[in-house]
Amino acid sequence: MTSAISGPDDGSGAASASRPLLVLASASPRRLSLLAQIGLTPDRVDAADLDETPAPRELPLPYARRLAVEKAAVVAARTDEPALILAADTVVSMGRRIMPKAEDRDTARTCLELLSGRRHTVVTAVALAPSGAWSEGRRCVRAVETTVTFSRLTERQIEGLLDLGDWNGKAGGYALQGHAASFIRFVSGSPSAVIGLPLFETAQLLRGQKGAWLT
Ligand SMILES: Cc1cn([C@H]2C[C@H](O)[C@@H](COP(=O)(O)OP(=O)(O)OP(=O)(O)O)O2)c(=O)[nH]c1=O
Repeated sequence: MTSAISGPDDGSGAASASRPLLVLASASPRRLSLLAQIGLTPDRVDAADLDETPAPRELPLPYARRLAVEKAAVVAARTDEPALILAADTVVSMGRRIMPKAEDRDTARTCLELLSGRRHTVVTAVALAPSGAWSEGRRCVRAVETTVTFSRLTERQIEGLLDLGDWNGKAGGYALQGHAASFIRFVSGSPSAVIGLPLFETAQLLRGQKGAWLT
């Protein structure tokens, strides 16, 4: 794959002197399509697959930052070519309480019951890390906080959302880009960050790199 805006010069997928590879360290199809929205297709996708257990008493924002930085670092360490690694992490929280990523229906139900009729916070951190072979790249990270308010959900509405299934693999057990949108009264911050990647901040970080992926 090559970048839709400006990929490696010879079209072979190999890094050129002026354009290191852009590697997305994520298994999330949302992150891939969010990058496509701003005209970027990574040269490679290489998911980091870390243990994402929060440390004891870890707060949502530092937790998201730590995971994004670790995901980028793990993939940077195993990339031999000149490359810039992009990773992100999305955390849904209420106060200090970090909500799980819903991998089963019961977890998603517990999340939706908690979120019903309340305001919560979504933090997404995005991190960039150069591979060892690209000395001009710079490590950086940004965390973006967004407030989301759900209307009050009846038991029937919660079961209806659960039947639709798009909570699977989502932090907090819902997808703003999916069926839950009909119950979301208010979003203050970055909608793209809620879905997995804050596009404005990601673009700013990429523009700050020597690779010139974005103008
Ligand atoms: C709140 C919310 C989360 N999500 C998704 C974004 C992330 O993919 C996921 C949070 O889990 P993450 O651990 O951030 O990401 P991931 O496990 O999907 O992928 P990887 O770690 O390989 O990068 O929840 C939505 O798609 N919509 C939403 O409204």
